[in-house]
Amino acid sequence: MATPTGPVLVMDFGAQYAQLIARRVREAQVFSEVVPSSATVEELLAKNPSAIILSGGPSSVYAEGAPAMDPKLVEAGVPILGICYGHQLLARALGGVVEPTGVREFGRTDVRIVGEGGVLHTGLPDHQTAWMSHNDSVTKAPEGSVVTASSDGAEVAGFEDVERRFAGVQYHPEVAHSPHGQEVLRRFLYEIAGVQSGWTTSSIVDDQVAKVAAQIGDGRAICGLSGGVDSAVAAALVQRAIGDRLTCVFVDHGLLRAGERTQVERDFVAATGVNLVTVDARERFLNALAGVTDPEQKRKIIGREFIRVFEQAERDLKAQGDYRFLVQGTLYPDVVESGGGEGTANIKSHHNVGGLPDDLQFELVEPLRLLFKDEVRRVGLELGLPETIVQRQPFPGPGLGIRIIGEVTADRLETLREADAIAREELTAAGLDQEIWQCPVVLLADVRSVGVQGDGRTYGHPIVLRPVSSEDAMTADWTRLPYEVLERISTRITNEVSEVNRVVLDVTSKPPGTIEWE
Ligand SMILES: Nc1ncnc2c1ncn2[C@@H]1O[C@H](COP(=O)(O)OP(=O)(O)OP(=O)(O)O)[C@@H](O)[C@H]1O
Ligand SMILES: O=c1[nH]c(=O)c2[nH+]cn([C@@H]3O[C@H](COP(=O)(O)O)[C@@H](O)[C@H]3O)c2[nH]1
Ligand SMILES: NC(=O)CC[C@H](N)C(=O)O
Ligand SMILES: [Mg+2]
Repeated sequence: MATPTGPVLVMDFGAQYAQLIARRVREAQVFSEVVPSSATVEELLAKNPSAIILSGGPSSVYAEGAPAMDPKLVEAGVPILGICYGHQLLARALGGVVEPTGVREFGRTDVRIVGEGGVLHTGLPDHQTAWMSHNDSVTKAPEGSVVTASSDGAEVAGFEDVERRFAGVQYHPEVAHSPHGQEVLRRFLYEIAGVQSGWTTSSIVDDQVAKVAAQIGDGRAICGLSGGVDSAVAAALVQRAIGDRLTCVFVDHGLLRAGERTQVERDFVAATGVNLVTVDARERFLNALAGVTDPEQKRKIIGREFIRVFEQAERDLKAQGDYRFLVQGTLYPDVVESGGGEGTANIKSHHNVGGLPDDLQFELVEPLRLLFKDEVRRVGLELGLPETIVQRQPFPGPGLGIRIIGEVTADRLETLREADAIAREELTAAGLDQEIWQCPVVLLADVRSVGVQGDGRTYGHPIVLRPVSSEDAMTADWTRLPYEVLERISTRITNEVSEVNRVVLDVTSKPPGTIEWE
């Protein structure tokens, strides 16, 4: 089944969380994609959007060189919702006024309903908490519109022109700190824009299976399979589209955790029945990483070596046919963090996106590229994958290679693998697996500290525990683990892992820290 309506396009004016808006729209069962603010009106209309949402952004709409909106957009007959910067931009395009009022609002803010509150706010509490982050304000609403909400710093915190299907809000309805935000978004989508719902997990599956079948035709594909959630779901989708013309390739790069290879070769194959080839590439990766300490360099090397291994697998499979396509379980956050959105910063080059070599010969098949993890998990369940696979905690493709701070060597990998196995065993025994999104265990190989063990002096390395809670890995908080569990992990690691004499806990949220240390 095709997507029931054109997408809701989120125009990104440099917002921190444009993708969060798209995700909330999808939660309202409408397909949504982020597009750069530089997209022309023609490019936008070519996607046949059922509505456009203008995101927030760091600039001031009246500043020279600030990202602008083509005035033709408001003549195109497409419903528009402006948020924050987008609200200011839309108000201005329709003849309103935006100024710095000197009253700035950051964080939780009291928003008051004005009059009946219009379509977006009718029936909501007279005073509601909403999350604001602005210096500028709309001081005069556009002609023909009604003001629906107001705050101390934003006289026009909401306006609507229902006839022309335009609305704006100064606050951020997409963040969890705006308790009525999702309701306001739904009302814009259904009551002002009149979009049709129907973007559900089963429609994603049907849609993607059809797309993959069309892309691959009667060709063959290799799928990089790690035993993780994303590649499992990608493989299941592609298998549904092309059957046994799919061969999965699991790369043992020596940067895996204890037990991982058996888990993939035995449990995964038993659960899914995929064709699986394992490649032992431990030496190849270790050699390529020798002497390298820079995280970005490590990521690029690992990304390149993965592809070289897939190329070798393709040559080995030649007898069966031509494997021109490479399936990867790439998700939206991998793309965004690799700097894949226009104007978005490169935070780290995920091996499967920013780490790909320039001479890549395969045509990529990435059916999950626009989805977040929780959406992927729902797709996996819809495809009939077992909970044990779908609910697994994420583990990055570069594996322990980006959890050794310093050069990656065989000995250091062994040390980290032992410490990691202990931490995982204790967290599982304490029943904490579902509560934790993932818990990187990091070896500070370039740091030493003095210890005293068995009445003797030691000069060993610290291990960092980084348990985090998250919804989609875009933001995260450190998990408050019980002290008894931390104590058990610390005691066991320092007793059982010879190079380690100290265990420390990372209590940083994301932002400012990322989940992994490199
Ligand atoms: N050891 C591996 N062998 C083959 N392919 C891999 C391996 N590790 C990662 N990949 C490929 O890189 C992609 C991205 O890795 P990533 O870790 O983000 O996803 P995943 O392992 O499938 O899921 P999860 O995020 O749950 O760990 C995978 O979907 C897979 O295609
Ligand atoms: O397959 C991957 N290849 C990579 O290069 C990579 N880098 C980070 N991660 C995982 O992505 C999520 C976000 O991680 P960060 O907060 O460290 O950016 C977390 O789940 C990380 O484990 C990766 N996964
Ligand atoms: N978060 C935003 O979109 C801010 C918009 C604009 N830069 C302001 O300060 O008002
Ligand atoms: Mg993984």
